[in-house]
Amino acid sequence: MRAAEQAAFDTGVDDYGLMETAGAAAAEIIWRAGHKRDALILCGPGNNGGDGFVIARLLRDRGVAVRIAALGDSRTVSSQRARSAWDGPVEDVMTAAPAGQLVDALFGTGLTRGLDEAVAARLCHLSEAATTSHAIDLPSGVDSDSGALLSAVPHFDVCIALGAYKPAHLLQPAAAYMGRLALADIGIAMPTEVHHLGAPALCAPGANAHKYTRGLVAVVAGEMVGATCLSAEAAARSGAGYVRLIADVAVPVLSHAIVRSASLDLDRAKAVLVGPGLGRDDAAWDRLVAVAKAGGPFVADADALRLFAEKGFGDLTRPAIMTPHEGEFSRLFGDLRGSKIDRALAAARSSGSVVVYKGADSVIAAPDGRAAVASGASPWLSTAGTGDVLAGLAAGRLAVTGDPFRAACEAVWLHGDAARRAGPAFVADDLLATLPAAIAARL
Ligand SMILES: NC(=O)C1=CN([C@@H]2O[C@H](COP(=O)(O)OP(=O)(O)OC[C@H]3O[C@@H](n4cnc5c(N)ncnc54)[C@H](OP(=O)(O)O)[C@@H]3O)[C@@H](O)[C@H]2O)[C@@H](O)CC1
Ligand SMILES: [K+]
Repeated sequence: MRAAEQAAFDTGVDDYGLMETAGAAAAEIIWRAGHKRDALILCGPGNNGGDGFVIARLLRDRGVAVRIAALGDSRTVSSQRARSAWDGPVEDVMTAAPAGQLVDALFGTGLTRGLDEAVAARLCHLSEAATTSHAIDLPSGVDSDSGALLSAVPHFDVCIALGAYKPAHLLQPAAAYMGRLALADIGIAMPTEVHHLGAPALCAPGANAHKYTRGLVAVVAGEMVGATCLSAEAAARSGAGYVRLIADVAVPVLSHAIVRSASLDLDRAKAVLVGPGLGRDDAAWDRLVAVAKAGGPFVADADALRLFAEKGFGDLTRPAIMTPHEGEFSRLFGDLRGSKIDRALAAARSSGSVVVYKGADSVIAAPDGRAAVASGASPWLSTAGTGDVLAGLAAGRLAVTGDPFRAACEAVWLHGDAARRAGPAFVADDLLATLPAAIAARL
């Protein structure tokens, strides 16, 4: 964001002009949500506070009863200019009475440490006392680059991101404190390869499609056939044309359309899934090595990740996609530095695989530096078996598209949408029933 801002200044945009643009965009969003409901705007010492003064002036011009409470003096040239354009009274944050709308313009991207305890408590009190609360750019107290909370932060109804989403808008724990995100366009182009995961555009099979052109997925079973079944069933509902289950024992409860093979038959497979239910003994490692040595694109999840963490990748073909949760990620890649986005990108670069770093904020990272962040996943996904469904979907979409990053993004989106459709308290098996509707919605 700082680089983009500088690029705009280099083309002649002036600091204060940008603040007026940002303030106007934010005021418009607040106006649409609250109309003439009275507002208290909290203004900090930097440019975030300057935005607050602009917002206050513009809302007052529209007839809103606006009060401003500041935290000390304005310290930047632009914020001083915005403050001098406000001819109303300025109250003290610590003593100002609440209003129907609370607008937090205390700190944005310039926050360097947590708020003083008394100021944070005051912010929480004023926010709770308001009917609606808006954070300008970021809730004051969250670290923009990592999403960490540096001091107590209230829950905001809306966070108005200026110009672009920052990591904190999408990463936990900060993202949980923003009920809704609104992106205010301030005319700055963001040169970034990191995006908020958007809904994919999927294609229906062509008129001449057959099961092999639509993609054959081989799913390798192991000790715990239940997990493998969930993956295979998800792959069968992912849009792929054919699912072959590699299992040397009879497997119960399975769609008749899924064909079982007792040997490791990867013939015509466009993607292989290995890991869910694989086991961790020598036989499991042998199966994993055989898949990697076959050289085709494969998705590694669960036990396959555990085995790779224990034994290393050696000179084996790396998975096209890996889907670790937090524990699996740190076992595989150790303690990496930076935000979850930074860590996922470092892992993708070092492994040469697309990494789906799962969680309430899943990050999908490619070795070439692209990344997508999926936030707002259903908290009901935190139940056994949902990872197996995701892995099956990832393998299925890999067989359909042949593109690991695209496949991983599509899989995470469809998984999240299937969960939304399943509602609360579902079991992983229920996602299988909602997947076709999730796919239909993206055709
Ligand atoms: N980028 C863009 O394109 C645009 C950006 N715009 C806006 O600018 C915002 C960034 O502005 P900014 O850089 O002035 O930082 P900001 O968050 O206001 O605070 C910095 C001040 O706070 C202080 N301080 C820090 N932590 C503190 C603490 N815990 N407790 C107490 N004090 C603390 C720190 O001083 P320090 O004490 O650290 O020396 C400094 O004085 C951005 O979020 C957006 O709203 C728009 O106007 C236009 C387009
Ligand atoms: K703020």
